[in-house]
Amino acid sequence: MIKVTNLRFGYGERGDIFDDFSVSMKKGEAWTIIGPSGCGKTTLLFLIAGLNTPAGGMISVGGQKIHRPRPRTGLVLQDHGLLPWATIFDNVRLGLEIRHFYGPDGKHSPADIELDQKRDRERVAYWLDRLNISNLQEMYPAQLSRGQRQRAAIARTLVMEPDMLLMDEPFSALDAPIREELQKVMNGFHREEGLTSLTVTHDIEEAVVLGEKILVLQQGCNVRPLIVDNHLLGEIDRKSDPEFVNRCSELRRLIAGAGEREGGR
Ligand SMILES: Nc1ncnc2c1ncn2[C@@H]1O[C@H](COP(=O)(O)OP(=O)(O)OP(=O)(O)O)[C@@H](O)[C@H]1O
Repeated sequence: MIKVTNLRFGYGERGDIFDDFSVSMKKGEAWTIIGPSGCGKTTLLFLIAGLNTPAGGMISVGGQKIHRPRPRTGLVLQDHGLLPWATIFDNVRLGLEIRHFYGPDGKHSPADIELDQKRDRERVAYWLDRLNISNLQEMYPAQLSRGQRQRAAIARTLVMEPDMLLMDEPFSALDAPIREELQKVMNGFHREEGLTSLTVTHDIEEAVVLGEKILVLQQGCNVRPLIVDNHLLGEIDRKSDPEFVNRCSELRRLIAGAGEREGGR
């Protein structure tokens, strides 16, 4: 589904963050990315989203080379990005409205979608219900808690029926119980919808709960990907089991090691 091949990327004179870096993610897999601050997690996510352009190598999604954002990629960021003057219902419907504006041009919207206002309203209602915020649909973002706003942001992305979901620190601003609840919601979507997902997180436990594959990036220049296979995906209620605790310790060691290797290769 996602193929990063011999990627090279850096910001100006600060040196490359990725060089000859390759990684493949299969359709339906849930991945998380962790690593020391500034190692390039968001940069990689934005490259896959088509918001950054590789200096070398190639990124493809579903067999198509990425050189701009693709309409079937869903992106959830930390700061919600809701329109303050629009109700939650209208915020969640926003992307569908934009699709109506452009039509199925294959650029802003998938070329094969059918535009149907009635169906759109049903889909908005469906996702508001799935995220448990139907009762808030006539309210404005400022009237909601952070967790509720983040649910609205997730609903707004899922209503577009993405085939791939990219999330950058989606729950980091939330209190632990709400974060865990939303992690469960995301595990449910992964199980039921077979959604391919890639989540950047600082939170080691979250990386274990949301990723069946965990990509550990390093400070300096990333050349070879360090990937941890993780069968504890979704095991949010086993956080105190020795196996879960050991997996977190292993990841902490890898991140510390990754930090020490500053300078790359
Ligand atoms: N637009 C930009 N222009 C110049 N440098 C940038 C830009 N965006 C990021 N960087 C630099 O690139 C490096 C990687 O940044 P990135 O945001 O990808 O790291 P990160 O691993 O997501 O960090 P954090 O965990 O702190 O969010 C950092 O050194 C950062 O300062």
